[in-house]
Amino acid sequence: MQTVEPIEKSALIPDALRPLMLALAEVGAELARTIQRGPLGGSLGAEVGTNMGGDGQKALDIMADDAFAAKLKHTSVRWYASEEQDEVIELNPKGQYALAIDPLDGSSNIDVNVSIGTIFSIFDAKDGANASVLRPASEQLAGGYIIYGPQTMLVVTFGQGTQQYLLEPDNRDWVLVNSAVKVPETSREFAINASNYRHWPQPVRAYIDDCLAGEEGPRNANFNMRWVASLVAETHRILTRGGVFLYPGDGRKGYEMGRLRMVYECAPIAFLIEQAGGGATDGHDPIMGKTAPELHARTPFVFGSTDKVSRVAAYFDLPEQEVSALFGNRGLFRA
Ligand SMILES: O=P(O)(O)OC[C@H]1O[C@](O)(COP(=O)(O)O)[C@@H](O)[C@@H]1O
Ligand SMILES: [Mg+2]
Ligand SMILES: [Mg+2]
Repeated sequence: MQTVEPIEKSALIPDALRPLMLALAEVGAELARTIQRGPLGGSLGAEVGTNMGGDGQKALDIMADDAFAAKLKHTSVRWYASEEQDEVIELNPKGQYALAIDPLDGSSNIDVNVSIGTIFSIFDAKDGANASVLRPASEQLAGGYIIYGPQTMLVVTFGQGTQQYLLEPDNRDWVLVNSAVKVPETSREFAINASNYRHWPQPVRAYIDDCLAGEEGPRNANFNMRWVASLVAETHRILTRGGVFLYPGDGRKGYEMGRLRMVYECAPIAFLIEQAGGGATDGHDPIMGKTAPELHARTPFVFGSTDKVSRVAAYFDLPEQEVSALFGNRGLFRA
């Protein structure tokens, strides 16, 4: 559905959250301009340190974190839980919301001019910093992302469907362009970092093997593969043309629970994907029913068209020896 309405007037944003959403959108628009100016491989993409999650930090990771924290201090955000901060910090002691954020997602793509983004999640604030964000993903008030790509877009849910706003390049206004995004069911595309094949658990290998076998395999169909290495870009593609994304736990040290973080990556993406009619699990259980044990905790993540996400879960539900047997006889999945 194509409508054009300025974000300030959008009836789809709850009034109580509007100032906070406008603040996020304003910082997003400023960041989009900073990114467009570059230099991407120079001062923006330079390595500057390591965060709590053990990831290298680029200059733009820190700039984005500083920009969001500085702006949100003047809003109703009490607790600010960022990928780039060791702990949840208090911004406005009188604020009634908690905001979890991945200020810059897809850092490895900064220098190569590939889409990157910001992911955010909003809860109502509790008295405790951690208690405000370490809670079931289903308690989120909002989940969304801003993508800095050929177009800058804001995609968000408040629990009543998923909406898309475009940053108009001429007048720099955010306008509503899709009030009810729906994940298409028909795509034959999967996204996974295939360089980790040898480390994957057997159900993931079996699932991908069956996709790769194409028309000659148990799926009787050819599949295409994409891996951008920016979660926001993979999400945007899946919202646009369907498919499935997998970042499973694997055998590498530190990757037992995959790579993606529950609080500020998986929970908000799961929320907006479900609100767009898709599915999101940790392989078997819905992400929306899960609670992170600590701020930077990781979780395996599978999301996309519901039939594909359910199919992955079916591979995980089989006893290990039966998944292994499938390598010899895939008849079970011919249906
Ligand atoms: O390099 P890998 O292992 O394929 O991981 C790619 C994933 O890592 C991420 O870049 C992690 O996010 P950050 O850039 O915010 O750390 C995701 O956007 C992406 O899906
Ligand atoms: Mg990220
Ligand atoms: Mg990040």
